[in-house]
Amino acid sequence: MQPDERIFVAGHRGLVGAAILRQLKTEGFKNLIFRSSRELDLRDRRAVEAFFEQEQPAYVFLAAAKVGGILANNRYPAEFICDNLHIQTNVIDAAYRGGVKKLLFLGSSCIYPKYAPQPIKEESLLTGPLEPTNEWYAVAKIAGIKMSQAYRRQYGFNAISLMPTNLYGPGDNFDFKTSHVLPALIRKFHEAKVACAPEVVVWGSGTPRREFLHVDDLADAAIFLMRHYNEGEIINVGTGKDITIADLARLIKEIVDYSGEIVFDTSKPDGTPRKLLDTTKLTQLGWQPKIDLRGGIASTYKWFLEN
Ligand SMILES: NC(=O)C1=CN([C@@H]2O[C@H](COP(=O)(O)OP(=O)(O)OC[C@H]3O[C@@H](n4cnc5c(N)ncnc54)[C@H](OP(=O)(O)O)[C@@H]3O)[C@@H](O)[C@H]2O)C=CC1
Ligand SMILES: C[C@H]1O[C@H](OP(=O)(O)OP(=O)(O)OC[C@H]2O[C@@H](n3cnc4c(=O)[nH]c(N)nc43)[C@H](O)[C@@H]2O)[C@@H](O)[C@@H](O)C1=O
Repeated sequence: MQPDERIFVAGHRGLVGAAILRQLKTEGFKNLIFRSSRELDLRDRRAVEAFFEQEQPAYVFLAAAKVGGILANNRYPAEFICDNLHIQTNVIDAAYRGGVKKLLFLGSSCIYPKYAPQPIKEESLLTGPLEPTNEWYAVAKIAGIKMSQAYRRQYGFNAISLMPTNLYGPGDNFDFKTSHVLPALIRKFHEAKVACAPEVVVWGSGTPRREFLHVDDLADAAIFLMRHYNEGEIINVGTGKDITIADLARLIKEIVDYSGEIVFDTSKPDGTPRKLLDTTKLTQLGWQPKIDLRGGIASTYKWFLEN
């Protein structure tokens, strides 16, 4: 990628898209193209085709998707599968037909089989039943990976697919109904502290384990792989370390400096028991994450307070 080449960041207002845009600007890329969903609904095939004809980007980071936490996925399966199939199908096809040099697609660690051997290797994909709470989203994501691989095989289109672990950071979604666990707990502990509430409710048993990568590390990995990775096989992006939800809650409680109790609402789903990624492939390519979890949560809490 040359500094003056046209780069389209789809989903630039989201957690991942905003981080990729920030990093591209930091690295001196001048020709950045982006549209909000109001300006360009990526579910609208004709609008997407017209956009690619008009803007002719050379590179595409596809970070636009219908995304949510365990409850949102469980509650709105039709929207999660339909929106994501439309968005990714339209963008991948129009990018190929529009002469895009390279496209980066984002899978997710939650699309691996529920009981995949840990840490999860890339070849585990499609080797077992999915986690029921987000299988709709997972099937859409898997279709995006397969479509990227099919366009490489039939047309020689250079599409690559990353498999990020759970992400967090500035610009995250803090809405209780649709967010992921880490931003939800930052907001819960903060609001409980301000309100002097006696307890904070954490969903599930607290026993599931999750791996958390700061979104600025993910953005750095995405640009690194856009530069250096040109294969169709998926590639895991994670930290190689996970933590129980209970320990995450205790860590956030400490960082927010909340002094009340933590209670577990076991009527809420736990989801996948564990999904730690094997990041050997990415490490061998020469990439390492830089942001530790405690520091990353502290800076995210600071961002939350300022926004
Ligand atoms: N968050 C996480 O923990 C993880 C995320 N990922 C993947 O990263 C990608 C981005 O996720 P994340 O940044 O968290 O998601 P966000 O919800 O933060 O951002 C999603 C973005 O997609 C855009 N978007 C949604 N629908 C449309 C549409 N119909 N047309 C155009 N744009 C649309 C939104 O644009 P607007 O704001 O303008 O409406 C929004 O900016 C996804 O592919 C997700 O699967 C993978 C692993 C973990
Ligand atoms: C990121 C990736 O993975 C996502 O799956 P997930 O990791 O299971 O999502 P989650 O962050 O919502 O939950 C993680 C754990 O945390 C517990 N938990 C406790 N208390 C709260 C809480 O207050 N909110 C939430 N959301 N979870 C909570 C919750 O019960 C669960 O055990 C996919 O949805 C999909 O989006 C995807 O791509």
